[in-house]
Amino acid sequence: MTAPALQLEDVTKTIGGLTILDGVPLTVQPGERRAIIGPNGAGKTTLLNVIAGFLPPTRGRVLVFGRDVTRLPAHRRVDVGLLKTNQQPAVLRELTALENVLLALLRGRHRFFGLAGSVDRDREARRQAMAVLEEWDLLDVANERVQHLSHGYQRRLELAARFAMRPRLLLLDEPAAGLAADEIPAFLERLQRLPRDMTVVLVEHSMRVVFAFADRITVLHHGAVLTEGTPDEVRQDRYAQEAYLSGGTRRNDA
Ligand SMILES: Nc1ncnc2c1ncn2[C@@H]1O[C@H](COP(=O)(O)OP(=O)(O)OP(=O)(O)O)[C@@H](O)[C@H]1O
Repeated sequence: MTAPALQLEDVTKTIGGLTILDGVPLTVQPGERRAIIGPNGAGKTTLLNVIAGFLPPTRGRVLVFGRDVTRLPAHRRVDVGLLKTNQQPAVLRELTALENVLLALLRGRHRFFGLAGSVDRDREARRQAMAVLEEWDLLDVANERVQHLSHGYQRRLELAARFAMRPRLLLLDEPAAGLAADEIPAFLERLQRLPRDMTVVLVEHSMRVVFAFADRITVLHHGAVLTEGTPDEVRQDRYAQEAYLSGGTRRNDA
């Protein structure tokens, strides 16, 4: 049997006596698109940071493709194919869009190293970087410095660069935050085009993105799993409705 892409067992995080995550279980199958939703302060970002290795859990285990990574630091989790995007796009602002993607390619699981000469290697890296930029509709800004790009472009470039690293498990922390309403459909369409051999875990307040993108949804409330199911099941779940979907908490349905 294939191991789940991500498995959390009893993940608990306390900070200064406060329980922020309270025994969270989670199983995400390979290729699945899973959304994690919940009110402000539910613990979603903390959970992603524990999965990515930026925060150690107080208790519990994190397994990625069957491997226990609980004690691995974030940079070592990249080696098992795990990558996370940030709420603020993590791009190098002084570099161009092309240079950002080139760097990502060189850090990712690519095969330039077998190529004979460095000229061939550089040419191949550049060819692949341009292909990634084209795929993400970024060719027109390939040689622009990132600091001159709009937030929407920076967001797309961050995803393109992460994509170029060919993660097997991609964690997206509020990718639609800061996008204008008219940018969301194209952005959603790009997310939907991510290859199915890439498992995606998404934290997002835009219910439009969540319900269109996710195969399954986990609702987090006060650091614990309130409910989990398909988009239809969660939409009809009374507890999810009360805690989040029709409550007075912040949502972004743009
Ligand atoms: N380092 C910390 N020290 C103390 N409390 C923290 C720390 N980090 C997070 N918290 C608290 O833990 C709770 C969960 O925070 P978290 O950012 O994970 O929630 P969230 O669900 O991502 O919220 P949002 O939707 O607003 O981003 C909040 O009450 C927050 O104030």
